[in-house]
Amino acid sequence: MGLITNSPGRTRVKICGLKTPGDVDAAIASGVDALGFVFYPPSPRAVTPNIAAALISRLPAGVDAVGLVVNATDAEFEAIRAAAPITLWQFHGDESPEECQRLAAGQPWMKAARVGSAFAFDDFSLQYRQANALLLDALVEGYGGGGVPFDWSGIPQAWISANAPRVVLSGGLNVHNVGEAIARLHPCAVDVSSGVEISKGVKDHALMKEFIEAVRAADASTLT
Ligand SMILES: O=C(O)c1ccccc1NCC(=O)[C@H](O)[C@H](O)COP(=O)(O)O
Repeated sequence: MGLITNSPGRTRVKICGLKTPGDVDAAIASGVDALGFVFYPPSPRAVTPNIAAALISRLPAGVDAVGLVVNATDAEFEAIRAAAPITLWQFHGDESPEECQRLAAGQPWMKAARVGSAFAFDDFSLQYRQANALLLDALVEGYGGGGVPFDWSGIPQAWISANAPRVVLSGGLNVHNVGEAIARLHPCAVDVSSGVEISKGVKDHALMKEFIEAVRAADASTLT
């Protein structure tokens, strides 16, 4: 189905930071819509382009391979693109709209917002209006993957009533809070890393399954 397909009533799920074939296979078996591969070397979840290519070869059609970069150079970005069949780019650093558009070169892309207090949501949306989606994440050290939520109450009501077709909610989600997030915010997709892990980069297969079950349960209760 892919991550950005807007289909009201079915919240898409991205699981990020996978490093092993076993974790990839378990996520696919749980019904994930997208898998994120971190190309940011300081992260304990980082993979090389060649490792990512091998992992992506296990994905069935319809599951997005999300390439996550943080202020990558042109050479770094092109090395990823040459090796790994990424279907959706996630710019998680300080990239300008122009840089994102140029690097994506016609492929779909998301811009991550690192939401601190008084974040200017509408300014961000206008600035990155060419993005296929806006991934709302918490403001944490190390750019992302922090395992902590941001204050959802700052998200403009207009984003929510429009069923937020471009909003991917991220940051500290887990089996205990994702249902509330969907009921309150109706994002087109949710994104999780820490909340389904044993340790950074090591996924808990049962937690991945439970997380997706919690999303499906939330979708079912919002339809009734
Ligand atoms: O996951 C990382 O290690 C990471 C490092 C640097 C930039 C971004 C990173 N992850 C981005 C993601 O899309 C995560 O899924 C997102 O930040 C949510 O993470 P978590 O709060 O752990 O669920």
